[in-house]
Amino acid sequence: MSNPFPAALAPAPGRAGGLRSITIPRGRIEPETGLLDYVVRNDAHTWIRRGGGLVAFGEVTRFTTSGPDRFAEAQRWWRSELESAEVINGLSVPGTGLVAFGSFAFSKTSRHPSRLIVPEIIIGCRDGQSWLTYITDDADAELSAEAAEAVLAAYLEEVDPARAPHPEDRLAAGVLTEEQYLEAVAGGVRRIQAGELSKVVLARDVVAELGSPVATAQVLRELAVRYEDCWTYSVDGLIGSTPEMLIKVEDSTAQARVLAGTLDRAGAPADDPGYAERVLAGSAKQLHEHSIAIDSLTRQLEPFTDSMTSHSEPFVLQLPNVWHLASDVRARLTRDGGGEVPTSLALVEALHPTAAVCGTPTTVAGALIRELEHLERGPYAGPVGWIDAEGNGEWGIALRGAVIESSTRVRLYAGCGIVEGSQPQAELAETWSKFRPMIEALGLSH
Ligand SMILES: C=C(O[C@H]1C=CC=C(C(=O)O)[C@@H]1O)C(=O)O
Repeated sequence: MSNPFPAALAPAPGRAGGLRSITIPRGRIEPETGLLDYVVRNDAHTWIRRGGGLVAFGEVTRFTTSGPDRFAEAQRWWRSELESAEVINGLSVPGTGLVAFGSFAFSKTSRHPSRLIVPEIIIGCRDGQSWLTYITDDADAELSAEAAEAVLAAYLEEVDPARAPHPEDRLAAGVLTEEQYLEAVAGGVRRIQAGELSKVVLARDVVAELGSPVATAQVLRELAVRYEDCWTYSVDGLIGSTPEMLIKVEDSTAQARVLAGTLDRAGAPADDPGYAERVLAGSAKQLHEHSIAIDSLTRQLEPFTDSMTSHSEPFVLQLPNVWHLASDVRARLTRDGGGEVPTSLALVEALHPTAAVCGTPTTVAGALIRELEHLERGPYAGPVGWIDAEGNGEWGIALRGAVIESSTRVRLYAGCGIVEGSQPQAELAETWSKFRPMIEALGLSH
C-alpha cells in the first residue's frame, strides 16, 4: 500500500529532526512464550494475543489531545510525523516500520488526555516470525541491526521484579457504592421503559489499594497467558486484556469483533456442556442486547466498505471468567479516487463509541451515562491499540482493564449493557465477573 497520508504538513512543532527508523527481521519466537519473554519491564507498551503482537519500550515522541476532534487531531499529527520520517523497512508486514501506540478517552467531553506514543524500540511477532524496530529522532544516530540490538539489550538489562500478595492489599469502593450502582441501573431501565432509548451501558469502578508497588509486567504476563483469546494491552498506565476488537485494518481488509451479552462462568454447572448455549444464546434479552451492538457497528462501518460479512447469529465466546455473545465482522474497504483506503484511526473515529460501550441512540445514551454514572471513564471503554505508517492497525476497546494511578493505587472499570429486561442485581454481579481478570492478575480476591 502506498502512503495513505498524502497531504504535506509542517513538521511537528518543538522537534528538530524527523523520526528515523529501521526494522530488521529476527527469526522465530517460541509460540508458547511468544513475546511474553520481553514483558519484563513495568513501562512496556504491549499489544499481545496468542504470543503475537507488539512489545515496546521507551518513548521518542508523543502527541496528546482531548475533545471531540481528538481522533482527527491525532491522525493529523501522525501524518505530519510520517511526512518527515526516514524509514528503513524491508518487511511489508503490518506493524513493522514506524508504529505509534495509542489510547483515547471514551468521551469527547473528557479532560483525560488521549495520546499517541512513538516508542524507541519495538519487538514484533506475527505467526511466530519476529522483527525489531528501532526509532530515533537523533539525526546522527546509526540505523543498523547492531544499533537496534544494542538499544533493546540496554532496556532488557533493567527488569522489574514480580510481586507477592501483600497483607495490606485491599479492594475499595470506587465513585459509586454498589447500592448507588443498583439505583443507576434501575434508573436506566426506567428511561428505556419510558421509550427514551433502547440500550445504555452503565459502568462503575473499584480501586485496588496495594501494600506494595504494582508489578505491571507480571500482571500483563498473567493476563496474556490466561486470556489468550483477548488482546492484552498496556499503553501509558492503561492496562488490561480486552475481548472486543473495535477495528483491525490490514491493507484493504477491516475486521471487528462485537460483543454484548454476558454470562458469568463462576457457579455455572460443570457437567452441562449446553449450559452457555441455552442460557446465553437462548435468551431473548441477551440476543436483543447483542443485536443492538452489532447493528450499530455495521451501520457505522458500512459507508467505508465495498462488502461486509458477519455471522447471521452470534456465537458463544468462552473466556476464563465469562461467556459472551460474539459476532465477527469482516469487510473490504472502499478505495478512494487516489486508491487509498481509510486508515485504522479514521475508522476508529467513525465507529467509536459503539453500542457495546455506550448505547442506542448514541447521543441519548451518552447523555444518560453522564447523568447516571457519575464516573470519569477516562480511557476506559475508549479505543486502545496501535497504528503503523500505512494506516494498518488494531484498535480494541479498553475493557477488562485498569488505570495505574500511582505505584500502589489501581482503578478498575467494568460496565454492563442495560436493556428493558435488565435486573439491577444481575448487572451488579456481572460487573464483578468483568472485574475478575484484573482482580486476579493483581493477586487480589473478592
Ligand atoms: C462494558 C463492558 O463490556 C461490554 C462488552 C461485552 C459485553 C457487554 C455486556 O454484556 O454488557 C458490554 O457491552 C465492560 O466489560 O466493561
